[in-house]
Amino acid sequence: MPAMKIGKITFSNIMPIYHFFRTDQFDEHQVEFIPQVPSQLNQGMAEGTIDMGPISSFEYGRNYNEYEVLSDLSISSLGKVRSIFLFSRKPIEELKEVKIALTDKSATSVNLLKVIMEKFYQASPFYEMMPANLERMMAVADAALLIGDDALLASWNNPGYHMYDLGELWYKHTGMWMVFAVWAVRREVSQSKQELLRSVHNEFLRSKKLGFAELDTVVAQAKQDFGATTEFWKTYYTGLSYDFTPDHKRGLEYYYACAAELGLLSESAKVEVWSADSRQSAV
Ligand SMILES: C=C(O[C@@H]1C=C(C(=O)O)C=C[C@H]1O)C(=O)O
Repeated sequence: MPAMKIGKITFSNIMPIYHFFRTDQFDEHQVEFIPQVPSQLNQGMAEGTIDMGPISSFEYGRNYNEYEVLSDLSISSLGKVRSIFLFSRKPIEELKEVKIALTDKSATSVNLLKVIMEKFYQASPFYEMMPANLERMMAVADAALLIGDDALLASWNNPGYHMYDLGELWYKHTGMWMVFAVWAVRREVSQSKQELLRSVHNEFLRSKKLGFAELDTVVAQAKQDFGATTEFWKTYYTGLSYDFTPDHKRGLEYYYACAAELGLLSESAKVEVWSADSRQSAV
């Protein structure tokens, strides 16, 4: 049987979930990680070159008939996310008929920014998707959106732009969770490789539990790979949520409703959760 191809986000945000994942628990060639940025993972899932793993929650919403969500996994925040920032020359209230450069690595955050600008600031800026490079983006736009490690690095070296955390803005205006990524599986895979999927899902949950029980190990690794302080990584990882509770689902479905209202999604998406115990269960 060909390996289950599992996506892996190439940002430090997923380290607590992957650090203790034991690929050697599986028979040879049963599982394979595909490390890519979110927009490429989204594309791989849609094309069938990736079977399961984290994708942008927006992409799940766009294609929810094809996918199920794995229980108890996400990348979310209730308030500050600390790695998704709009950098701007002007205060956000003054960003009306301006151009905003968007990272080409995201799907959730670029659409979240559109929701925030339209619904909360009554603004309709022009958007241009570009490679994630703050200097080049700001050379052609008044504001720029970055996610993941690009946003972390730019926030540490910010040359003086206003910085807006999109998780914080969403929370300020809705009081809800923002779910940026979900672990999705293509339906044909959840049907044809049920047992393997159950084992992979359980391994993710075990790895997540250990990732937080032994957060110091994960933090030391992040510090070694990316720099910054122990304190920063602790705050970052404990400020993110990797769970998927009914409250997360409510926030996500409200985000889908907003996206549909603005025509960013053709319809508001329903979230169907696959779980190892009960196949499909309500959260
Ligand atoms: C917290 C983050 O969440 C993410 C944001 C995503 C998006 O905008 O599409 C997708 C996956 C996650 O990496 C981040 O990238 O910083």
